[in-house]
Amino acid sequence: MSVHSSASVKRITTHTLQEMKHRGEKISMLTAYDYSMAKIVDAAGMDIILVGDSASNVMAGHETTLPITLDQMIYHASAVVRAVKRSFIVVDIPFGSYQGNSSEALRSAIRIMKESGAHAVKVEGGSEIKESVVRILSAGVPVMGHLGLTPQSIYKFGTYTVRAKEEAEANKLVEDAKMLEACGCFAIVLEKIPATLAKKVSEAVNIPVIGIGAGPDVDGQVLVMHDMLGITQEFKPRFLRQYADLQSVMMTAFESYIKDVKSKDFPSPSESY
Ligand SMILES: Nc1nc(=O)c2c([nH]1)NC[C@@H]1CN(c3ccc(C(=O)N[C@@H](CCC(=O)O)C(=O)O)cc3)CN21
Ligand SMILES: CC(C)C(=O)C(=O)O
Ligand SMILES: [Mg+2]
Repeated sequence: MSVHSSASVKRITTHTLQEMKHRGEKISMLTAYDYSMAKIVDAAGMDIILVGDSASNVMAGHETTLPITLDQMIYHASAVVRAVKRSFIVVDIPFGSYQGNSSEALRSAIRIMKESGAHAVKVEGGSEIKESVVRILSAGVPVMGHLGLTPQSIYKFGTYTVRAKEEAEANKLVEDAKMLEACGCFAIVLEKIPATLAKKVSEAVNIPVIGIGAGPDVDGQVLVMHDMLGITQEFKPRFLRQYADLQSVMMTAFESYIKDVKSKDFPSPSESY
C-alpha cells in the first residue's frame, strides 16, 4: 500500500508537532486556499497547512486582510480539507470575528471547525484577546497564537515594519507568548520580529514557535504560497525566499495558448472529435 493512500497515512496532530519541537525537527508550514493547490502541498509532505486570511490579499486582491469574512474563510478551508490527507490544517479566524467578544470568538471557531472540518484555528494578539483564546480552548478547539506583526491590526500601527525592536514591546511579546502557552495554545506564529527575540521566545515556551521573518532559531517556518512560488508580483520582503518563478512559467503558457488559438494551430485534428 502506498504511503499516500488514505488508509496508511499518519496524520499530523498537535501531539506530533509538540514532539517535533522536542526532537529539534523543524516544522514546515505553508498557506493554501483551495483544493488543487492543497493537494500538492499535502503530497509534498508539508507538516502544517495554514488557510491564512492572506487569502484576502492573494485570492481576492484586497490591500489588507481586514475585508475577508468568516464565510469566505470557511469556503477556502473546506476546499483545503477535502484535498488533504496528512497535513495539520489551521484556519485564521478573520478580523471582526473574535476580538473583544469571547462568545463571538467561540461561535466563529466552532463554525470553522464544524463547517470546514479543519483541525485548529489561529488568532492574532496577546493579552487583548486572552478571554477569546480561553473560551475557544474551553470548547476543545486547538488554538495557534500569532504575535509580532499582526496584519489584522495594521491600521493601529500604520506600517508593516519590523515589530518589537523596543524593549517594552519585546517584553510584552515574551509575556504574551507565555500567557498563550499557559492558556493552552498548541503553537505560536511570530511574524517579522528580531531573530534574537524570536530565539528567546522559542526557548521561553515549550510549545512550537513558527516564524515568518523571525530568523532561524524558532521551531518552524511559514510562508505564503503565492509569494514563495513567485506568483505574487510586488511583495518582496527580506524574509521571503522565492522557490520558483511561476509567474513567468504561467505567462509563457498563457502567451503560447493565445498564439496557438490566434494562429488556428490549436486545436489540431487529434485534439478534435
Ligand atoms: N502575499 C502576502 N504575503 C504575506 O506574507 C502576507 C500577506 N500577503 N497578507 C497578510 C500578511 C501581511 N504580511 C506582511 C506584509 C508586509 C510585510 C513587509 O515587510 N512589507 C514591506 C516592508 C514595509 C515596511 O518596512 O514599512 C516589504 O518589504 O515588502 C511583511 C508581511 C504577511 N502576510
Ligand atoms: C503569514 C501567515 C502567518 C498568515 O497569517 C496568513 O497567511 O494569513
Ligand atoms: Mg493571517
